[in-house]
Amino acid sequence: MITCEGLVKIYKAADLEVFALQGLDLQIDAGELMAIIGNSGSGKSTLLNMLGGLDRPSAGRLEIDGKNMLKMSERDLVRYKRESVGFVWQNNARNLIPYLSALENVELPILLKGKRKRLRALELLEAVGLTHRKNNKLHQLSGGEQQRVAIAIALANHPKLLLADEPTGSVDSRMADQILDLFRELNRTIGITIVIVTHDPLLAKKVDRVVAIRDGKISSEMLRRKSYAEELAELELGIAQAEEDSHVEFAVLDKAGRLQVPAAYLESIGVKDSNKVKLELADGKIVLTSPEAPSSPEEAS
Ligand SMILES: Nc1ncnc2c1ncn2[C@@H]1O[C@H](COP(=O)(O)OP(=O)(O)OP(=O)(O)O)[C@@H](O)[C@H]1O
Repeated sequence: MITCEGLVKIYKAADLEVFALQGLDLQIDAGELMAIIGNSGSGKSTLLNMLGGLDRPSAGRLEIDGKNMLKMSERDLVRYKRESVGFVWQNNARNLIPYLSALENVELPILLKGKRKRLRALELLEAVGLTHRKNNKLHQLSGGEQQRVAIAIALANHPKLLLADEPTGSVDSRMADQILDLFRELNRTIGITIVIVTHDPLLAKKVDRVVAIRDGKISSEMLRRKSYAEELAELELGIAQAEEDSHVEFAVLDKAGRLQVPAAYLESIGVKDSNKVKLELADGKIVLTSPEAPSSPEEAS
């Protein structure tokens, strides 16, 4: 569904150039529900903006649903934003109208007319579990309920891709769980591809794939050992699993064979201020050690 290859985004501010994405490679399959995590300034929002067609990459390859996003005309880009992608932001309530009801807010962006518009809005409110609150004015809804209205709106025009930037950033952890459950439900029932950008490691633990981004590049990837659904089923049966065992972490290897090793791993083998590590093949494994470390057992003795 989405292919990013060597994706670069450079922001030019006055005489300064900021490399927000520095040759990012990422593949997202249709129907995936995945999260992108990373520190502030790592390039998460920049990537989401590229995926949403809100901004264009400076270089590299970005293909979404068979469309080349670098070459797309302005007209096609507008159509893409309107028809193929839905957005959920952290403070969605800002974009909703407080004195309109939940139903009226959802009706606003729907491209249909009359009765069909009303029916579609009711269908969307049902999909996000808000039928019972449809006639409440927006300001009478909780933060989590307002976020559900926003999700309904994001789905209004049947997008294939839903992009969520810190969707649980301003709600408490119980609401955050409910919103994530809703994403999972929508992903399962309508098969929509969902990409969530978050700081929240707990939220990231609840999806099957988490990609970590550092300095505008993918640094590592965590894949769930079992699907979240399988894990929930096991929890219900009382076969609880240790949290830290839920994902396997992979370092990302690029086409040139370059690998980013987490700083904590390097520090643990005594590599801190050096730009070299010793690389050896031993028993079918690639072993990284500090440059000062002895190379082999013989040398060590
Ligand atoms: N419009 C812009 N003009 C100039 N620089 C920008 C612009 N947008 C982002 N940047 C810079 O690009 C880098 C990546 O920013 P980005 O917002 O993508 O990070 P982020 O990971 O989403 O951070 P946060 O979690 O704080 O939102 C940062 O150094 C940021 O200052």
